[in-house]
Amino acid sequence: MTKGHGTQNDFVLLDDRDGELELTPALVRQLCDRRAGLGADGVIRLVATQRLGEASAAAPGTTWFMDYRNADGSVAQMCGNGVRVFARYAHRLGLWDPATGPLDVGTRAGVRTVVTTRAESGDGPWFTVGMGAVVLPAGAAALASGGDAQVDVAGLAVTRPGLSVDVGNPHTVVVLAQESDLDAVDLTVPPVVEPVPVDGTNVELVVPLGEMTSADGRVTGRIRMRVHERGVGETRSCGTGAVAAAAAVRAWGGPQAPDVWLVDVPGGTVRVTLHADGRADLAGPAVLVADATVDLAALPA
Ligand SMILES: N[C@@H](CCC[C@H](N)C(=O)O)C(=O)O
Repeated sequence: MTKGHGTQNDFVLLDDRDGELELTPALVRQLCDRRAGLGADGVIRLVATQRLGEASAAAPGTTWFMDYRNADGSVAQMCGNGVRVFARYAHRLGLWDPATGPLDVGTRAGVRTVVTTRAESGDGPWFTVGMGAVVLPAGAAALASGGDAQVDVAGLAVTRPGLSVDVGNPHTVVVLAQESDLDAVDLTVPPVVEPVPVDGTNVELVVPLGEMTSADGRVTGRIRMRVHERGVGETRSCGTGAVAAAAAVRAWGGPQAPDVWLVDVPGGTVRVTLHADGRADLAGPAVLVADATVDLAALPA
């Protein structure tokens, strides 16, 4: 296995290019166990798309597929930080050369295209992922009232409105007025979302920090975010969550709001670009920190 992370959203990466590994929910939980296993927010299995069964239909034309599992063993459609780390891993394995062009990664949410890009900070090479369509609830009513859901978050005195955002996987974004509110939140307790999303949801808590204008006149927004991930708990970053948060804050901001957003998370900063056609790009670092061999017999029961 290889251990990697994207803004400290960390993963166990497995090279199963021939599709021989039986990655059961129990094995995922054992690998992700931070005390008796390796420790991670999720497992990323690199597998040849043609070796997959029905999942390969979501990723036509791709050679490699990111099979993503949450730490609790559940399957997730997409992981924005994970795709960047997957690309760096594919490079390390000699399966992708960025000099020859983009990498098309198969995921359960469709094809995600990765290129290397300008870094915003000094945390190694950055990658941009084409994240596909970002889907907000139809109609202005949900936006005017702050959202289409109610979210009860431990540490906050009152229930807050939340906005459902689909980035290939489900998110509910809650905006808070002040950073002290964000600091007060207790995400060891899962937020309660009403109506209850049938497939669960990731919950992002965000505070808009303002906008800045660069010398060439480009405006960039900045937000701070904490996240409670479906199937994991609080993590130090979530790429699809950052995209959902930027899309929600821009929708609340109206037509004058910027298209480019820096999203500060506990594990670093990622950059989200929202396009006029409803698609988004996510840029950020991807780091590989260790290669190891796992003694399966020694993993927790
Ligand atoms: N951390 C990931 C998202 C991983 C999946 C998520 N927990 C879900 O169940 O949808 C990201 O960077 O996007």
